[in-house]
Amino acid sequence: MGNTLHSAAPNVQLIVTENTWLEGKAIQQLETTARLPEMVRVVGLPDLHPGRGYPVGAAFFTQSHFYPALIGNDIGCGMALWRTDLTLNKWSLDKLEKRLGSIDAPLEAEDLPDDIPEYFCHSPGTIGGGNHFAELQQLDEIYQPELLETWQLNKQQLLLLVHSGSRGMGQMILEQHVREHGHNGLVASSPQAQNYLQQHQQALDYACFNRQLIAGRMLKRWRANGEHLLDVSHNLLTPCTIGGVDGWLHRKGATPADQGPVIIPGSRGDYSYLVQPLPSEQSLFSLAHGAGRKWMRGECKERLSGRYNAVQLSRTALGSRVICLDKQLIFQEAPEAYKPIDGVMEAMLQAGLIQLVARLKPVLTYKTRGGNE
Ligand SMILES: Nc1nc2c(ncn2[C@@H]2O[C@H](COP(=O)(O)O)[C@@H](O)[C@H]2O)c(=O)[nH]1
Ligand SMILES: [Mn+2]
Repeated sequence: MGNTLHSAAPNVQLIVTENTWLEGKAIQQLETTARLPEMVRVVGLPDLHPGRGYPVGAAFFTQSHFYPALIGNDIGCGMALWRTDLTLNKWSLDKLEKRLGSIDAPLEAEDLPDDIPEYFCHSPGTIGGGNHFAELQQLDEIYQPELLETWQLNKQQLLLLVHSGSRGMGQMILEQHVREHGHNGLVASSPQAQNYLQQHQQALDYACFNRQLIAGRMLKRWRANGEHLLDVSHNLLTPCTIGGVDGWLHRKGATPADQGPVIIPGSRGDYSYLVQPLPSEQSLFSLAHGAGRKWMRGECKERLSGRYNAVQLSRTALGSRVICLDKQLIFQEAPEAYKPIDGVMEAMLQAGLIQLVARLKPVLTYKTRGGNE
């Protein structure tokens, strides 16, 4: 692994190249977090960026204690991918957009299976705000055909990528934890820790189920079929052994490298990559979960409004289309607000953490039909 850097703190490593865009604030947050009691090792991935108190794009390994506040409020947020039988030969972007309509309103009880747990009830079938999205994508470059043959993928068929989390459920769990314990960690063997782990598992299950609801309702609108290919969460806590030590692996915007193929998205105007992880203890069995933000939400409109209006932002340089009637959000989520994905991939390739399988390009990105000045 030729490409990791130790930061000023001995237990902090960064997976970067000399070209990786890293904000000082993110490194500061990483080093502060590395000083928490019982923290053994911390890894900053190439999509590292500042978060609310703790950085995003990082993995943290602790012994005997764990920190729910580090996982944050969107427990179980992740990426799920479907092969569809939609093709651009038969479907124009206009038709795809029109048939989809709005999927902003939660599904009604009669649209949900009867036998689901009662906690599967937080705005079911909705994506949520911020950088959550659902996107049709198309295979653009193939590097390793074997996996694509197994999945029966070809360049004609569109893929559906859904990025969403546990909606209000994760927020509720985090708020309860902070009310009772502040940002302190929990002793892993304590009843309080067991209670958190149970709630955390419910949130992981709900987030995964909700991604299926989202894909299901979209495919239904297009009268299309979908084959589920993968579902990988990037905000989660797992028991893990690192260097012979049993402990707890916190992933905050970090994609597991030990669960098979994963997708690493760029932005609505950049490529996404399907990759085969090469699991490595050195990276705490984790990969970047995206490109990572470059600009703060609050600065995007000011930086971009002289160059583009909201209508122009609904088309991208890759020829794709964006459904986002929220005029603040469409600026906040502009491709320019994110790091270029190729630099992120390069850092992981140089570190020997991934093999590229395919490059995908966006076709139609759904954010919201809700208007907001
Ligand atoms: N293909 C797309 N990728 C996107 C879009 N919006 C954001 N992103 C990428 O996803 C990650 C998710 O970050 P998270 O911290 O919210 O989990 C982000 O870093 C971007 O790289 C999009 O519309 N399409
Ligand atoms: Mn996420």
